[in-house]
Amino acid sequence: MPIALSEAHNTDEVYQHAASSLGITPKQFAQCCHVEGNILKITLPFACETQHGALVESLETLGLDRSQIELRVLIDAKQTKLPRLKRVKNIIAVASGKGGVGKSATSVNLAFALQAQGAKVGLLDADIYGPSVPIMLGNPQAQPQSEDNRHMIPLDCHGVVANSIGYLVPPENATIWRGPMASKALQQIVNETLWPELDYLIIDMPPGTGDIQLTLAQMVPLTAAVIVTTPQDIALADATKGIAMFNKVDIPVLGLIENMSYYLCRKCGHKDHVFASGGGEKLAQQHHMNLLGQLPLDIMIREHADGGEPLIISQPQSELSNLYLQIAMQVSKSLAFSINLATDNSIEITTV
Ligand SMILES: Nc1ncnc2c1ncn2[C@@H]1O[C@H](COP(=O)(O)OP(=O)(O)OP(=O)(O)O)[C@@H](O)[C@H]1O
Repeated sequence: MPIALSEAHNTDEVYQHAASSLGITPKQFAQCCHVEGNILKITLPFACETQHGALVESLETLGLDRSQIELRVLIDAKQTKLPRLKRVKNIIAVASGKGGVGKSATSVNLAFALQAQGAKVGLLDADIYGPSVPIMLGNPQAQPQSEDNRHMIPLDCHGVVANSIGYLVPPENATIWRGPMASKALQQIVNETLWPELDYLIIDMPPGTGDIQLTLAQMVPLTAAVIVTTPQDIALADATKGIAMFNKVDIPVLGLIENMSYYLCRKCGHKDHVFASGGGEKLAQQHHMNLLGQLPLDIMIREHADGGEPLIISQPQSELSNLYLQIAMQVSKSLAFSINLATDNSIEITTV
């Protein structure tokens, strides 16, 4: 027999207990709740399916019955400087100042991890001179179809929809494009893809902080950016340039993901900081932003990425997948709580 919500506990205690299971403040949790009769209705604004069980359990330990808890997730569209893309609530750019730090592998795994956390996700490979998303998704020969010869239907890969310049032109063609031509191609691919309803569109940005990256940041309605870096000084210096670039165009940076943070020997368990240690944390502190997560240098990440078998799909229970799931939740959470709602939250914008 369910107990009365009001009698059993004061709501402060409920909020405090539940908030800690989600890693948010009681005040943030309180904003997600309202009590209707004897039911606690919770609407979470971020993707965290892996935590739903813990949340319900934490409420049950306080004496609430499962039938008294109504839980749903509703990811809002957040404000952008440019009009939003039709059907796409939020666009998150994954960028790195330096090449080769694992930006594409992180983008792909982040996309699948957000999906596993319950979000609808798309992936756009904007790395025009070195598109690696088709390989990492395991469909390099695929081509987006078109029903009207103008718009492209993105490719579906285990539920994540994707488009890339790599599906459209042979790699040797794109490498000789000059800046304006590359920017135009990117603009086309962003605007002429028929994205379905998405909570997040992840953009794998080209490496660096030159003209093409700046143009992209100015012409695509980005909601926020995430910076991928490795911990050594030379990468951090470039990551700083990346942060500065987004600051310049007023795009909020949600935080840093430190990739290749350490190497853990599978045989003896010894941890080696191949590319130095503590760099990501220091940079995050300097810029007052979150360190969203740290990923090891691990052969499984490379094998799954380069072999076109997304880690979270083929090894969902692995420790590495769990790291990506935690990072995805951090990204989704920090977007939910740090950026204002779009004024047109419920309306769809630019026509395609
Ligand atoms: N944490 C990791 N552990 C092991 N290998 C990794 C890790 N992250 C990425 N890699 C591998 O390192 C290589 C470079 O990664 P990736 O292509 O993602 O880098 P990038 O920053 O996008 O590069 P580019 O500058 O060319 O766009 C790939 O072979 C990838 O599978």
